[in-house]
Amino acid sequence: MIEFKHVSVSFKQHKQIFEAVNDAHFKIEKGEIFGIAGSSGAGKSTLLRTINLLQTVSSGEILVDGENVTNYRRTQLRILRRNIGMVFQHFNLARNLTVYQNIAFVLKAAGKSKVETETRVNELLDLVNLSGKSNSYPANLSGGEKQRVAIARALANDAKILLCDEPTSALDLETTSSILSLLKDLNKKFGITIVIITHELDVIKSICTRCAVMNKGSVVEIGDVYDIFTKPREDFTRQLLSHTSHFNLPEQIIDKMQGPIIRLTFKGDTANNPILYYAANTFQIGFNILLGKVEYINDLPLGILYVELIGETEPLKLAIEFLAANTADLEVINHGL
Ligand SMILES: Nc1ncnc2c1ncn2[C@@H]1O[C@H](COP(=O)(O)OP(=O)(O)OP(=O)(O)O)[C@@H](O)[C@H]1O
Repeated sequence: MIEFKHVSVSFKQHKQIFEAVNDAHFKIEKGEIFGIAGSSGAGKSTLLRTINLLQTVSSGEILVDGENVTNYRRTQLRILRRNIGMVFQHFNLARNLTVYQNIAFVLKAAGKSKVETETRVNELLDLVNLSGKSNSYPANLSGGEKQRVAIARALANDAKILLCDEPTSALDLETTSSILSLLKDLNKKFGITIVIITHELDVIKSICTRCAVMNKGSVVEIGDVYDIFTKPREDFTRQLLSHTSHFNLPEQIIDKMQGPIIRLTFKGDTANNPILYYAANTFQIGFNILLGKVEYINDLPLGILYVELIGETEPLKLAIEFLAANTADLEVINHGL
């Protein structure tokens, strides 16, 4: 378990003190995949780097498995960092070393014998599906392969925690998905705790169980990914989700429609009920679906539909009331009543 206890980090910028992380106070449970989202400069990297003390804290404490590591030095720090692997957006592989040597390097540094090193490197290459690339140099690998090497290296000394700093931001969609499946598999197989910071909310949606949202150094919201994506509590989270979801109706479509336009959100068990059909039948109205999707977050459905309603004013009002009561959320985009 990782625990932030009132953690703040300040930097001196142009003779002024700037607080990059402000009073972070929460826990990441053992074995979970935890995401940290937020806009650029929110303090995500700084907070992540406090876990393995790449970043010292200005105040507060970091506890790993119940032990206060905040003031660790030398030997203790070396052991801590062996247990906490880290991967980065740009992989950080040594260019002059082969895949094998990149991984063997950290094992040798931890005092492993030649035989132990060889066995472990081969085991790791197998794990990340790169057995045939042992003698390749990073320059001859694809982005996804480089990140696989970086993940193998991060786990070489049986790390129990893996910190991922924008691990897929330099990768295309297909490679992103294969790296995320690998991380999910590693979490499942070995119970590794994974902390992942990203500005790509799809990454959080596809592999994290819980997440924190940061804005200007503060953790503004924290909870289950499904809850945060379906019912954000904070305005900042709502804005972040709508700016990055790219799922809005174009203005010119809204202007063109005659009847009221509503945005319906369906979630959980009710997402599969034909509510719109019931409303149309009961209140004798028509509907015109303008935009819609159903996605699955942690295997739970989240549906969003933009619909134009067609009919007389009174039945439309009743239908809107009915839909509001029977869906997770209803927003009237354009009244038209
Ligand atoms: N070593 C440093 N010295 C001074 N300021 C720093 C230092 N490291 C980070 N900062 C500042 O702290 C703030 C938070 O930076 P951080 O990299 O943690 O944000 P982030 O949320 O990870 O953003 P991004 O997604 O753009 O990387 C930024 O304003 C940054 O300029």
